Amino acid sequence: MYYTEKILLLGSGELGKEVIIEAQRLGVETIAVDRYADAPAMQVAHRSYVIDMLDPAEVRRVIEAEQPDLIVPEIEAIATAELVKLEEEGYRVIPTATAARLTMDREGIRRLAAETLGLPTAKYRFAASFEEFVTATEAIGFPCVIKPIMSSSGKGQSVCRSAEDRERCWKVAMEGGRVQATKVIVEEFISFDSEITLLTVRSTNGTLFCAPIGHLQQDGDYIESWQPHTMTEEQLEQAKQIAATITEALGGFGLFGVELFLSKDQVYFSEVSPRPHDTGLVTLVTQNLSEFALHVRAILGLPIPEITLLSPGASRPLKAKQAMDHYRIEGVADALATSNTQLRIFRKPLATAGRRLAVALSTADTVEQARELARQAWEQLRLVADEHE
Ligand SMILES: Nc1ncnc2c1ncn2[C@@H]1O[C@H](COP(=O)(O)OP(=O)(O)OP(=O)(O)O)[C@@H](O)[C@H]1O
Ligand SMILES: NCC(=O)N[C@@H]1O[C@H](COP(=O)([O-])[O-])[C@@H](O)[C@H]1O
Ligand SMILES: [Mg+2]
Repeated sequence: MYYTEKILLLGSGELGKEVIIEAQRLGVETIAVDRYADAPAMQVAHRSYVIDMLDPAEVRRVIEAEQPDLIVPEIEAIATAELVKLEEEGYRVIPTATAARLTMDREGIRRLAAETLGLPTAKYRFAASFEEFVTATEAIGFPCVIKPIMSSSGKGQSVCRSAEDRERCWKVAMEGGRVQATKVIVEEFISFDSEITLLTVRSTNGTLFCAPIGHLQQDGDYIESWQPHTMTEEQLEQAKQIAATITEALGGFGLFGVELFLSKDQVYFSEVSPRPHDTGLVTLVTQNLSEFALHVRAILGLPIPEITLLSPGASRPLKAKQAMDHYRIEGVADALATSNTQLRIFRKPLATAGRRLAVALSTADTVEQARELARQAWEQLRLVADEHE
């Protein structure tokens, strides 16, 4: 039955903006919350709040004031322990408060995947001090990948290549997460052939999969994605099996982005977002229902009769190279002169180094052609510091 009237998004970036647009298309009242004003989703929501989302009292205050039917986490860095309490008091958290809590913390989700569910992952250790970190790198060996346990989009992540490199990597992790870091994961470096996101939807229809999305990452953040990604039937079966297992364990309704590494004889689980995934922006142009439309249908308990890939496609994000208080994006008309290409410009108020500010989306008869079109469009875009605003 369809009766939800109000959703509250915790996190209001470019992914949340598309979720809000889809929710509004179904007549839902939308509230956007984030740590800064004029965040992308706030620009389209009915109302918005700026709070410290890591402060449990502030999260509770906004939720009690708004009494939403659904609380929809959009980012990892939220006071998720408070969401667990709110859920116990009767609020509904998407997909579940426990899923939000486990996935905000690399330790929670990795232990669930590897130790409880027995899924194949890179070897790993956790370290809460430099001394523990030294021991962990000795156990895992070099090269290894270091990440703060609470971070996303590659923040605070580095590859440690030798014992001499350890101090640098420790410093990057301590300073670079979304939250002051206290602990890191040290992971075996997997020399994978390719990596994918398998978007997996838990809905009233059961569990459904989108066609696999291939992507390239630089400094832990995505720089290109495409759909479908070519893989063997066996790899796809293994990928679906892993995705079904982890999403079943997390439970609830919604779309999940299951990140997997593919090598010749193994599919590795890497991590999972219990929400739309950045690499899945490509579905805005490739599918009958985008990942955002699918998330909204699933969380509202609405049916999803089928997910159809309408065309191969690709996405290429525009990322800032340096911080700029005021900026503008030039070359939009030239980019849009590319055939079968669209842009999404997020209108984030500030640029910081590495921040994603827009994305080019293209379709074509083949993935290769779509990647080429997205690249052409993206090459036309220029970020310019704007002194006069
Ligand atoms: N153990 C590993 N071996 C090899 N490469 C890795 C490993 N862990 C991470 N990477 C690379 O770094 C990328 C980002 O890692 P991860 O997804 O863990 O970071 P993240 O900060 O959560 O990023 P996002 O929030 O964008 O998903 C991966 O997609 C992969 O390309
Ligand atoms: N990999 C996760 C991801 O892409 N999340 C997206 O980025 C936003 C934060 O961006 P910001 O750091 O530029 O504010 C989040 O709000 C979400 O939309
Ligand atoms: Mg990731």
